[in-house]
Amino acid sequence: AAGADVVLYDRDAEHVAAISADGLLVTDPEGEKRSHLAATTSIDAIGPVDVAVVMVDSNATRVAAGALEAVLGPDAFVLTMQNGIGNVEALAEAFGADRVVGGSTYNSAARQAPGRILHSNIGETTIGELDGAASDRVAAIADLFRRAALPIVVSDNVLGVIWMKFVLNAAINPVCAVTGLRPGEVARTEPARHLLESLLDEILVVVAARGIALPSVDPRAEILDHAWERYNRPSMLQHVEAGQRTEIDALNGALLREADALGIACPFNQAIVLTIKSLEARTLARAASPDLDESSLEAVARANPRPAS
Ligand SMILES: NC(=O)C1=CN([C@@H]2O[C@H](COP(=O)(O)OP(=O)(O)OC[C@H]3O[C@@H](n4cnc5c(N)ncnc54)[C@H](OP(=O)(O)O)[C@@H]3O)[C@@H](O)[C@H]2O)C=CC1
Ligand SMILES: CC(C)(CO)C(=O)C(=O)O
Repeated sequence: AAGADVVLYDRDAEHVAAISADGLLVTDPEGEKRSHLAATTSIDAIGPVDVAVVMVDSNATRVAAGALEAVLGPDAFVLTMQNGIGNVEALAEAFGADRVVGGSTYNSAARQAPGRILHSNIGETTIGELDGAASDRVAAIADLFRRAALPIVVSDNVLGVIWMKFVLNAAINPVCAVTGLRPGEVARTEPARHLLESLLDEILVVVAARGIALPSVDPRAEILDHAWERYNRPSMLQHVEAGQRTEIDALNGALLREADALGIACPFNQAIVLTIKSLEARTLARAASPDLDESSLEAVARANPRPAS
């Protein structure tokens, strides 16, 4: 609808086959829309492109950057609207900072079936040059979004916008993931709210020490208001419930790396990272031995004494 040539790349062959056969069916609060777009599992079949929008899981950003190298045209750039910290940095390392445009989005979407996407919340998207300058290429992408009826803002502080969403995701998502509570329930459940506020306060100390200008006069209140008002299933809760790897390394894991460099202790964030990583390990352990045989495992354990720690 926006008049651009778009090619979708996904490594899921079933999803790509469904899109190629019947188009991509997107259901949003306004209804259903089927778009007939080119889709492929073979990145070599694409390109050269003017813009590559990177929206893989943040654990895969470096791998995706490696694959994209051959696809970018001479003046091409990459746009990321992924959650977390480290995606812009990984892409800038791969392509040079001048070939990266940053962004963040409050749209929510999930794949329902091959070729079918539920766009559950139409939220605002923000993009901008990393150095805050105005540019024709960012204006052109913003124009494309608007022509496709997606709300978008161009910011001169896109890194602050990315960090603001990072703070929100790092404070709320892991609490929902470990408790199974929705954000609004966390906000109204004293121990869970205490955990959320403790994570948030540590995060805000690191953000301030890092000198990040968050685009909010009161980020603490804004994030607590967000939790109070929302009953969605944050992505980390969805990932834990589906037995998938989470984005903890780009959220509270990234926070710990920043805190470490600044010499700031973040015990609540450290504990939540260990907890989420333990839940991820549980998924792998249960996949390896779905029928856990307690007595034979204990016999093997007794026969192999615990290594000295
Ligand atoms: N969904 C949402 O509502 C929102 C998501 N975001 C952010 O956008 C990003 C994507 O989110 P979402 O789509 O929900 O995440 P999903 O986990 O649903 O999808 C991630 C995609 O990345 C693919 N992928 C993973 N590893 C690789 C790889 N090595 N090479 C190629 N593709 C790979 C996955 O493929 P496979 O399935 O085969 O593993 C999958 O198609 C994340 O950073 C997320 O935080 C931001 C705002 C909202
Ligand atoms: C939907 C939203 C904004 C917050 O819950 C999100 O980014 C996520 O779930 O990771």
